[in-house]
Amino acid sequence: MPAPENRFKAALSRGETQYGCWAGFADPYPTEMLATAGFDWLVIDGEHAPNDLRTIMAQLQVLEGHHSAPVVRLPMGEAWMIKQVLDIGAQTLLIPMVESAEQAQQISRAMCYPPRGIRGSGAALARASRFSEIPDYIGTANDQMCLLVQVETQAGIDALDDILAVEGVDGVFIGPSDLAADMGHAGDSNAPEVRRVIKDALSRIAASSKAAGILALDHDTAQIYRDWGAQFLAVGIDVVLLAQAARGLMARWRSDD
Ligand SMILES: O=C(O)C(=O)C[C@H](O)[C@@H](O)CO
Repeated sequence: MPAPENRFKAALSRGETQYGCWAGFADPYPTEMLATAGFDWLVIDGEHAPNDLRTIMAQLQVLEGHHSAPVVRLPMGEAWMIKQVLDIGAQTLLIPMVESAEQAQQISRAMCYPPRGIRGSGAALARASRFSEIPDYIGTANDQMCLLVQVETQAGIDALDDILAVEGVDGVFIGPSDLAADMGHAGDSNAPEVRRVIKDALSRIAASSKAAGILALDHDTAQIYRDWGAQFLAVGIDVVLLAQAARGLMARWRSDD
């Protein structure tokens, strides 16, 4: 028996648009609820949400059997962090702040067993191999790994063509907030200069053999990003959805007082 098929990676390679949502509560209960909405992918965010290895694992567990594919975002692309989340069963990783082809290569190598990479061979006791129930796990896991790198600084944009040439990179996600901040427009990813860079980056990625990704919290911007080439498109953040709905509800009742 081989490693489980990574359906998200397969959908990207078929060119299918994948709609996603951020799961930022760092808890399996709301993440399981989000999956019932039918999103194609959900980001289990270890960069800006208070997740640890066990909360990430619990969310991977509740997503099993759902259509929504888990995408685990790590705080950074360190080999030891990558090894740990792959061993608990993550297959798709989103890695922030990638600024060079060398960095992308190192991350890709950390996700693969030798000779392709440097991933440590401890799967016998790991959830990823279903605790050794998958005898061919080590021989087949590399092909199911999906690496999405985040390009979100001017340095990353400058290195984009080199990053796109790296084998093992499946997709490049443009981080609009960080990119805007790095370009001197903190908090304003709609600044014309930032939009120009995002448009150019998304179309260059879409024209390559890799998938282009991005996040937009309003419908119009998400549609524009999709027109510019975004294939894996995050269209919401669960924490923001709840906060907006709760505040709107209360404001409505206050205004009726
Ligand atoms: O720069 C960005 O935009 C991102 O990387 C996505 C954010 O981190 C996301 O958490 C929402 O702010």
